Amino acid sequence: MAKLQVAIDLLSTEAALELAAKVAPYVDIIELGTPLIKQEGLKVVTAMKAAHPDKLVFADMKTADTGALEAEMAFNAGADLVTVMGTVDDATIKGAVAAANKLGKKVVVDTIGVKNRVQRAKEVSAMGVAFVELHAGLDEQALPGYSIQTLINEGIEAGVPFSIAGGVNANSIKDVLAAGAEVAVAGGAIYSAADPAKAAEALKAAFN
Ligand SMILES: O=C(CO)[C@H](O)[C@H](O)COP(=O)(O)O
Repeated sequence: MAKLQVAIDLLSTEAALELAAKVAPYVDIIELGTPLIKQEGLKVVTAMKAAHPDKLVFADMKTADTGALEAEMAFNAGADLVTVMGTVDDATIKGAVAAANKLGKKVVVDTIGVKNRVQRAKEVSAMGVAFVELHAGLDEQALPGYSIQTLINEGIEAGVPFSIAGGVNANSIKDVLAAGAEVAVAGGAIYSAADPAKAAEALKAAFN
């Protein structure tokens, strides 16, 4: 069964915990966004896991070097999943995977900035990552002509376990799931909604 991941791109632990409390009944994975971790440090990961021990906590580390070290730091803080950038040296990804295997946790590769996402998704999947996040970041989404359909098509083509992040919302979630995504990641569609719980509930309803 596919999972719904809420990406919390807010900037304080208090705001993140408040949002998570509202949407937890409808999501499977709680992501602490990169800006949030940079602002608050890994203590936000610890606080979130303590508040929601039944959920998978995803630390969007976007690691670019010292893969084993950064993954271990996040795992020891309470993360179940961490991200490593797909653009970096294979050694960084393999280091993070080794740390994950040692601690019984998982690594996700983020494809922001990857030129050929389909090819890189296949390469990194062979390195033991849990899945590949086919991702257009917030800056890329703001460019003229951006369409999430590109990511959806690439997921189908790649033929490896993938998630999709980059503007998942009520209009696109059915297509994301129909493409076979293991995880649909929604940030702004939930945290910017007037009623985040209702927005998360509506997204989750698409999984039935
Ligand atoms: O990792 C991120 C940005 O780098 C976001 O959390 C991710 O893109 C999901 O948010 P949204 O649904 O608002 O695009």
